[in-house]
Amino acid sequence: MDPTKIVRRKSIISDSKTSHVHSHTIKTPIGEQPKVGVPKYTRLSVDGPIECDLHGFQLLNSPLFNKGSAFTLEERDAFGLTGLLPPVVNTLDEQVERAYSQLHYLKTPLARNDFCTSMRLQNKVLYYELVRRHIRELLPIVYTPTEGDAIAAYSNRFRKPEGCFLDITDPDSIDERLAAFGEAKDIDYIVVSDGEGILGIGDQGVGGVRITIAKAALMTLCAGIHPGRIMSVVLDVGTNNERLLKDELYMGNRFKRVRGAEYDEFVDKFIQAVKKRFPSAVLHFEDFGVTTARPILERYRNELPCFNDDIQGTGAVVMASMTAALRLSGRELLDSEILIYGAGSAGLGVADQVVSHMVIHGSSIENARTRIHCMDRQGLILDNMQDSTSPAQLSYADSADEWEGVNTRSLVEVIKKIKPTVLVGCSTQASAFNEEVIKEMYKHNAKPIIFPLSNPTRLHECTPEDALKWTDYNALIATGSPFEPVNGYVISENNNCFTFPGIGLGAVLSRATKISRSMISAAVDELAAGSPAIKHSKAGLLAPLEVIDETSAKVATAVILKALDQGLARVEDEESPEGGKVTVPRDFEGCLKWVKSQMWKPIYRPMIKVEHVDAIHTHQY
Ligand SMILES: NC(=O)c1ccc[n+]([C@@H]2O[C@H](COP(=O)([O-])OP(=O)(O)OC[C@H]3O[C@@H](n4cnc5c(N)ncnc54)[C@H](O)[C@@H]3O)[C@@H](O)[C@H]2O)c1
Ligand SMILES: O=C(O)C[C@H](O)C(=O)O
Ligand SMILES: [Mn+2]
Repeated sequence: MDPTKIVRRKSIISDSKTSHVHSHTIKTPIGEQPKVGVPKYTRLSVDGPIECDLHGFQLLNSPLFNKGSAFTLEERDAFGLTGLLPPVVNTLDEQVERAYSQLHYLKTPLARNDFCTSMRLQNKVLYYELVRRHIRELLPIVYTPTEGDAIAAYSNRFRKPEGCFLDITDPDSIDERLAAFGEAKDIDYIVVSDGEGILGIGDQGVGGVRITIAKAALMTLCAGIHPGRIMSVVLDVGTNNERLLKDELYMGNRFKRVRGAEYDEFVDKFIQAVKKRFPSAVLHFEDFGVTTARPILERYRNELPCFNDDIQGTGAVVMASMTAALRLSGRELLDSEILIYGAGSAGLGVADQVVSHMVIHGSSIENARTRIHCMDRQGLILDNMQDSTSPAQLSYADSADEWEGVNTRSLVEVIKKIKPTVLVGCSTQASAFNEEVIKEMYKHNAKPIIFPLSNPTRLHECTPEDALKWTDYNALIATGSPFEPVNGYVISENNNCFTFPGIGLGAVLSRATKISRSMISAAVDELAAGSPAIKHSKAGLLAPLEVIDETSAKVATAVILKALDQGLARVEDEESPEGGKVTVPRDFEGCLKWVKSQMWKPIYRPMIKVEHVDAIHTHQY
């Protein structure tokens, strides 16, 4: 960059004594702020230079702005960094290479996870570029499955806080705690958990904050949500995890989970505070417990743009893989029988999504429901189990009369009678799909569709290798965690990371008033349409991780077009950052191009020193 430019701009700003003067045009994407009035994050524009009033150590310690050894000589001069850095100026490529080789000195996945966490807290651009370039290798480090171990060890490995901590003993402070992250137009996306149902490892108390951080990081990595406009929140309502309650280092509230009215009021206060403080933010619920996830979603789904990732994100990715697998096996969705093993948040989310999809494709709700069969701890869910099952489970109950004399606790016996086309595992029961089970599926299907989804890896109901071996390599498999290919068959990860980023981005960019079932179905169809297995049977049911940003952009486009179609989008009521109203192209390709132009990318942008930017300096800086 031409150093004189910096000086000139600097003098313009300091002469005017205001932060609102721009001597250049910064193109701000929709996720960021208009120039005047709410200047907050304008300096983080995607295309233009960043205005920054930080200096010296303050700047080096601000992960959103820090470039480390990549600060140019002119920037070092302007920002008081010259004596704080060795003389060589590195490129981002060189930094990524160095970081990647440092990572490889570390031998365990958890040590690598720690390294990546530090990197995220030091330099966001470098972190996201490092993970993006090595996504297949590093996603399992920063996300499922390693993140599960990091969560379980949260209080022991803790170094630096990330996220927002809301405490049930102090409900009146919710707004004050959220305020540290900004005001109305500062936040696009919030991930929240109460830590009760983390992956398949259950109650992790305050450590659940890390799943919200991991999911938020994926929103940036896979969907280009600006890393400074996203928030991770944990609701600390206690924990029932005895190990944590006894652990001297445990950092959360050391009492049993608060339940009932007090819990509901706390959640409600949080929701109302979000609606007031961040009215355009999309809220993502993650890893709530099996008894709270669904009621919370039902209570708020029409009140603000929100979705539950375990229910809807999982339902959507499974439905998309199922669509692709059915096509490969020559079966029709409406003629299929689906057996869901483990009818908790994820299992019932899958069931709901299948019903919703069947209805969209011409079935009645009643007929669709009879095609779905659920098993849980008590065996097959039957209509005489009112006392032991939830209303949501009961809506998929089979008739007890028809099952008289059959051992409905035995998965094999249930498969014998139903002859399901698809078997989905969300039970957290490792090895539940044993050889007998898989072979029984194979008896009834030339290409059985088998999705063991329980995370982390060790809890999968079967391994892809076994399922393929036991079916002479005919099973169509997708898993919950990453697996290596088996005999040339790519194993798709049926993880909700293929859906929540695109659904979330679509809801953010359309400024959706709510996230409707049709918006989620549009995401499913788009994801299924991109299945590589349709062209090559060994290629995997979902598009590969390497193109996940492209996949998310397409999913977001489908979601936006549906939101506009249903009158649920507010984006065209808004002022565009360049002035005038925003107009979203209605054709898919045009809209996709617009979506991509809004996505944040991990590149270094030139930085301009200004005296003062009227923006809050949250921890995120
Ligand atoms: N791949 C993905 O994207 C994805 C998404 C969400 C959840 N998951 C995984 O799915 C699993 C379940 O998650 P969840 O959020 O639904 O949890 P959950 O606790 O809501 O559901 C688990 C269900 O399994 C049932 N179960 C327990 N033991 C059983 C048994 N022996 N037989 C049958 N059912 C049994 C439980 O009663 C419960 O209803 C976890 O391992 C989670 O990591 C994967
Ligand atoms: O976090 C994941 O990897 C997927 C899912 O949300 C889960 O809870 O297992
Ligand atoms: Mn989850």
